Amino acid sequence: MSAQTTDVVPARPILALIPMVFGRPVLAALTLLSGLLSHGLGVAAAAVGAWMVGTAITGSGAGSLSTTFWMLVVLVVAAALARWWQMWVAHDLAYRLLAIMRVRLFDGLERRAPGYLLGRRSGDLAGTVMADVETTEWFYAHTIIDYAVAALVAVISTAVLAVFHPLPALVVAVFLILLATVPVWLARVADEQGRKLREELGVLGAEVVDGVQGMRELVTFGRGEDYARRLRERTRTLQASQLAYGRRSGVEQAVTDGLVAGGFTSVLVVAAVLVASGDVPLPLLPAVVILAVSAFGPVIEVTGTARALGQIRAASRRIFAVSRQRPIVDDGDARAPEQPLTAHVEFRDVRFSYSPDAAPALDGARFEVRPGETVALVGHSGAGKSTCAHLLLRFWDAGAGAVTIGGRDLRTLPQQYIREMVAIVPQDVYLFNRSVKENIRLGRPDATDDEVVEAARQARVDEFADQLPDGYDTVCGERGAQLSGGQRQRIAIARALLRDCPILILDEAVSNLDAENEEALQAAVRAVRQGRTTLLIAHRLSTIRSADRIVVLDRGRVAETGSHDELVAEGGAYVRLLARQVGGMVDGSDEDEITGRPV
Ligand SMILES: Nc1ncnc2c1ncn2[C@@H]1O[C@H](COP(=O)(O)OP(=O)(O)OP(=O)(O)O)[C@@H](O)[C@H]1O
Repeated sequence: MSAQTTDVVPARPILALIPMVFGRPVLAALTLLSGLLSHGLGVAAAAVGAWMVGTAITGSGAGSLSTTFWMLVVLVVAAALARWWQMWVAHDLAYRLLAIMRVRLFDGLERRAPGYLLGRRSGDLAGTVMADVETTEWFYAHTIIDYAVAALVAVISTAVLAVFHPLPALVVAVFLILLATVPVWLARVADEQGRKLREELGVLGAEVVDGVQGMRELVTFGRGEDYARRLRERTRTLQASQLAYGRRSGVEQAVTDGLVAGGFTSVLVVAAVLVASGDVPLPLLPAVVILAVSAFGPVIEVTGTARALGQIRAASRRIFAVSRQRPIVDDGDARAPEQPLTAHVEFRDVRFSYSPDAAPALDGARFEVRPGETVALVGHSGAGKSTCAHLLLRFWDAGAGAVTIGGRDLRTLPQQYIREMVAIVPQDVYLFNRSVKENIRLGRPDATDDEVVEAARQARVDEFADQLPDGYDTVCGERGAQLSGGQRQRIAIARALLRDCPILILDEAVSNLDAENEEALQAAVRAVRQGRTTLLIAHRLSTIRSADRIVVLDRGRVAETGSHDELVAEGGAYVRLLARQVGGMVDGSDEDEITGRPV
């Protein structure tokens, strides 16, 4: 099986956003109620105002004007309060849904990592989790329920208008329908522009993150100006997309304004003609006008947010492209074993490629690591060593053959179970911008301080932690920037010690360390290997020689297996590898030890 994945974006991504609202039924109902109240009270206030004007025109009922005035005051205040309440609950609903969406997205990313993440840019993904999700706030706070309110208020106002006379009601209905269709006319263009705009934003975000992370390299090689030029170009492209979006949005606004003005004028003309012909009594004219305004009001409001639909659609498409991505590895009906498995690892004729059109990274690899044994995996760059580690962690599944632990095919074991069996000390250790102690505790969050300190002592972290400004509470800096490579690896070893898994993958750092760091790291490695089945991706001769057995990988296959002395005696792939690759990493004294001849 390859690592290819498929995007599963719904055909109508905006509609797919709706079900989340049903997860908060009370808040959704309150938003709807507050919207109806706010618009209803507004219409009532306007109707009472219209009645007052009508009464003033005819001069009838002057005695009741003061009561009506106070009624109007109460209605206006109540409408304002209802509006405030509507904004509150609508945003409460929206921000709760946004928070849920972000957590789900992050959970999804975690389940799909690292296979899925390798193919995506972190800045772009961060853009989806933050900015794209934020864009849906328009939808949840200002669109979905507002649409329902606008439709209800428009229908009710038009129906009441029809009671006075059907003609103005018909005019209002025609213009309302035309108004509601404006976003539809330009939907395709809006969609395409929205997609481009969100993508450009994602790319720019990714470029910025890339540049910030690689700032040291940019400065070292004097490429800062190149990077700035690249950003300027990207910004210009984004600006062009924003302008195009703004222009189309402006056209929508102009058409909407035109239709609203046309609608009002037409209603006024029709009402005036009806009053002149005596079909509608003069005192009812203000009420007719007010009802027409009431029907248009909420619709005008939603056409404002409808102009953002292009971006909302594009943002939701990007969100679903992440959240509905099928996991590269699926637990399916995998079950944890009833009895603990022995820590015996086997690669049984494993074939694997990262994508269907890529050459196999493993091409029938066959070897084992017996319980408690340390096997060093060596080979040229690209031979498939890290791929073995990825498959043993079940980041990907073998295409053919099988990787087994205690005789069980990993595909039949839940990923969570495998994570409890296998720990890794990677070459490029990632440290979070938290304290040394917290970074070690990542291995087992419920570990006590004493356990953390004991793991740190065994991994020789104490030797440098004591000299840090705040000891174990010193913050490591982003990616552990304030520590050396060897120190970071020792923290990773402490994590693994704390995790206490029976199987360990140790990916040795390639970089050279000073003698003191090297000695401390080797001591930490010895501590963590103790009693564990260890697969050692080794680069240093001293480490390779410390293994019980050595497996030489060559283009995804096992070329040789044996102890250092056996393989040296054979004089095959291992010796050639040492001569060409490892020899460069060991000091002169080691070179002679290998074969007794110069390498
Ligand atoms: N995520 C990936 N996507 C696609 N191809 C990959 C990926 N990771 C590795 N490969 C390819 O798979 C092959 C084996 O790579 P792998 O990283 O396992 O080699 P390696 O022996 O660990 O090399 P090195 O010592 O340089 O780390 C290489 O051809 C590599 O280009």
